[in-house]
Amino acid sequence: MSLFLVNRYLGEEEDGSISKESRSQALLAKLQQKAKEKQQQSLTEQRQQQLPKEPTQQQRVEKKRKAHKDSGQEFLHPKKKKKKANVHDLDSESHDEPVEQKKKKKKKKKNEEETEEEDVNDGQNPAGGQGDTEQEEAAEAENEKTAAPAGFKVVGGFENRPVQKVHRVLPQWLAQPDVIHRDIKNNLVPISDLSGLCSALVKRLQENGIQHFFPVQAEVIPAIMENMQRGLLIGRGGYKPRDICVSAPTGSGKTLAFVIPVIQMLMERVVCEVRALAVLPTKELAQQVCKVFTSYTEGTALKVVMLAGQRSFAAEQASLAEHRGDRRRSLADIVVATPGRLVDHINKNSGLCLQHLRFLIIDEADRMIDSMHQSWLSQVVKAVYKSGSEPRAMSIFRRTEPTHVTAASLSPPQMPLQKLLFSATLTQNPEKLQQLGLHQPRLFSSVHSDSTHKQDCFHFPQGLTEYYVPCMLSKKPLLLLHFILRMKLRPILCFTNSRETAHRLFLLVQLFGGVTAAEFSSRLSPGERKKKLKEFEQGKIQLLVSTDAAARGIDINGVKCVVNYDAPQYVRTYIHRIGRTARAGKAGLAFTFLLGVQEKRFLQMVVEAGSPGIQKQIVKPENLRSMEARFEVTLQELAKVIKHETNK
Ligand SMILES: Nc1ncnc2c1ncn2[C@@H]1O[C@H](COP(=O)(O)OP(=O)(O)OP(=O)(O)O)[C@@H](O)[C@H]1O
Repeated sequence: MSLFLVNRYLGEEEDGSISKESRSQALLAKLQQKAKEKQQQSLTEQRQQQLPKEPTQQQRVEKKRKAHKDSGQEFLHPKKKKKKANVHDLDSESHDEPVEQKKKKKKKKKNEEETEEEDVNDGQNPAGGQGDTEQEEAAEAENEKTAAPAGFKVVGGFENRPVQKVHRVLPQWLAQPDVIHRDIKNNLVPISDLSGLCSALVKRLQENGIQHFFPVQAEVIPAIMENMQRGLLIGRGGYKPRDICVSAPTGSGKTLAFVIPVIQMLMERVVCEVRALAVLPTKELAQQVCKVFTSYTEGTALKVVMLAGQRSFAAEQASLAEHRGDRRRSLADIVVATPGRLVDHINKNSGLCLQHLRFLIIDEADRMIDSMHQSWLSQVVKAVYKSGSEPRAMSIFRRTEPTHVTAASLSPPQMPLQKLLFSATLTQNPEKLQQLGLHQPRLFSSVHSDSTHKQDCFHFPQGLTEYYVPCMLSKKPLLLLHFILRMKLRPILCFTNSRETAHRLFLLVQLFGGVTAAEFSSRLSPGERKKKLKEFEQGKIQLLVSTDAAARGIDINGVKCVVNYDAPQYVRTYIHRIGRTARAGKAGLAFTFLLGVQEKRFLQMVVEAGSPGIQKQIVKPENLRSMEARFEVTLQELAKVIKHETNK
């Protein structure tokens, strides 16, 4: 039983005597009739709108006469109509019968019309009738042109017009960056030219073999240090310092561009507190950056701590702070972390205090933005503005999250938090950058992008030469062997799209013999991966088959050649992979194996990304022939090894 009675509309002539079924049928018929009437009405209205102003009677007669006189016109017109009818036949098959009838009627009417016209000549025909027929015809013709499939009514009458492409308009700071020279070799700046660096740091640079700064360093180091004249608390002119974004090619020296100024600015600190935090996407990268920080803080009071899960949580916790009674003492000035481990330490109150944080460095920033769903940044910001245990009035360095600017809010000295972003493929998507909550950002970029510049256009290292090698899937391993054994291109860093492919390829090359190979992927423990990278750098390994685990940021000295065994799917992956060679202004080669179906899309992607030119490298089948017999045997051996591994 229903709770509410819902009254339905059953038509005006509701009659209790009629059965429910027949009533609904009658109602349906009525509605259909109404719909038909409405359709006809709107059709007539549409025709009237489409027709030009009704000509006068005299004009109509004149027009007809002209048509008669015009030789051939009389014969052409029906033909044209017939042609039209033929074309339309396809559609009209689905039209209802009335259409055909209508046409016949029309023809008849036309004949009548022609005879009538003779009469009209006398000027005795009243306005209306025949003019309407003409109008109808014109409307019909027009309708035929834009006819929709049978049974559908064209609404709106829109025409197909080419739509103008909407150009992106970037905010000023993205559209007009401070430009960094891409050519490293010709734009070196002697380290003595940069004022503000203490002698200890200069000495350290020299000891590490650095006599000149690379262009990115020469631009970015002074920009970060320009806030140091008045200490850590206030920036230029007494304002909060601007956040800095750097987009420069792979291997252009971005790491030192933040390591040097941060160390220089913290050098004079009195109390040890965490004042710089560098966040990197992987353990390997965190380790690499930590190593650079440690190297340049040697001989100073500054302490660097890494939170990347290389050590146990307790060990990391112990390295952050020590407690004497109820007093806590920080043991870290600079923390280098991966986002996951960092959030762990914040949430578990492990002793990581970020209330004095002055620099937040986000390396591989575009990748870090993509991992923002982990909300690591909001957790860091929350930890930075967390009020301490000291009573508010006691602490002059208390921090509150910036809100409206009032006299009261400006009075206490606040430690500003400055964000420093670095990437070779920094996104220009303002929506993505928005997530970082940047304060009056300043961009340093090697790509000058005017406001209408294409998205995802990057600069490639200058010493890099790119090739693509058209090949068949079954010949890829042979090609790689040809590169190492015949062309003597080694050491090679070879990328695959999955760890399974990396593993099989490594096994295959090892079974084939003649080359020392290793794999690098998540199949290996962090310790093993570290060892492999070291051996590769030392030249003990000639071929390192890797997944994208080694694609970003990893700085391996002396990689002559990168091979994309599997073509990368995204342009950013391509840029980072090939950027493992041609670093620090050196030369390097990058080869990408392409199957026929991949060629077009890949080449288009690379050109759109701003590649200076990728060349075709053909390896003739006869060059591989001598290795084929051995290769077949190796494949059989590989099958056995893999079967054995699977069974294990
Ligand atoms: N001024 C310099 N003089 C000589 N070598 C330098 C200088 N600056 C950096 N390098 C060297 O250049 C190499 C690349 O530097 P770095 O790793 O900082 O590049 P990057 O721009 O961060 O690259 P990626 O985008 O791939 O991470 C390193 O081996 C580094 O030691």
